[in-house]
Amino acid sequence: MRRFARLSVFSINLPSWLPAEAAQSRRRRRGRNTVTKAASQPEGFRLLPGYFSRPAQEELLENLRMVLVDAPLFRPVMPRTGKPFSVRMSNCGPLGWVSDIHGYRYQPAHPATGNPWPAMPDMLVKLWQDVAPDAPEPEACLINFYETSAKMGLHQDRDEETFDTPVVSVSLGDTATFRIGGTNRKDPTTSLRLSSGDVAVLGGPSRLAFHGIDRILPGTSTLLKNGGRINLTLRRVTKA
Ligand SMILES: O=C(O)CCC(=O)C(=O)O
Ligand SMILES: [Fe+2]
Repeated sequence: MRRFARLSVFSINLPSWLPAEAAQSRRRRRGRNTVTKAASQPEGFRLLPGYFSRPAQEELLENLRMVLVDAPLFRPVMPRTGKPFSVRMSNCGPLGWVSDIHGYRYQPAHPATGNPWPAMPDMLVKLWQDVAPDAPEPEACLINFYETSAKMGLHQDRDEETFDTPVVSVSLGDTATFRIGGTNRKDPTTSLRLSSGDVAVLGGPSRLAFHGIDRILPGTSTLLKNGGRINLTLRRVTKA
């Protein structure tokens, strides 16, 4: 009995004697994702856990508060249907991503105020230079704010003119369950957690991988006073 109990604990790590297919159907029956990260993350995807220390996260947040004074969060709507997003957004840098009834696009001004987007904080430019040293400078930083009920459906980032440079993503606040698959919507996906201070890089083949946010885990960070999550995505938009 004791032996059996032990075995069932270790079996989560897919024992080598279990054929791969049997292991997969066990995983399905268990209803949880026990695929190891290394085995199933797409090529070119990098997770840098805890890239920003807590003091650095606080400094970045302070920078973002100033950005949001000039460029307040707005709630975009889906093209055609006009259905509101569950996240609110803003941008900094020369270009900002927007979505409205006419479509998705990058533009140099805030859709409500008409003002140019505020400059990208130096900390973000430095991050880009650190993780994408060969890339031309970033042009857009999309700021997504997730209340705890917000999510983001599976999508590709493909509104840019170039996919040669990575998308660099920063998570702040509550942990999120991030799903990432391949370049076809139907490719298998894997799920991982993005915590406050983590940086994820979608480069190489993973630049066009489908990805999304399934869920925010409330109460997992004390960074944002009222909870929720901020995600920043830095991108090159035009060809250098
Ligand atoms: O919130 C995230 O981690 C992902 C955001 C995202 O995929 C996007 O803004 O395109
Ligand atoms: Fe995305």
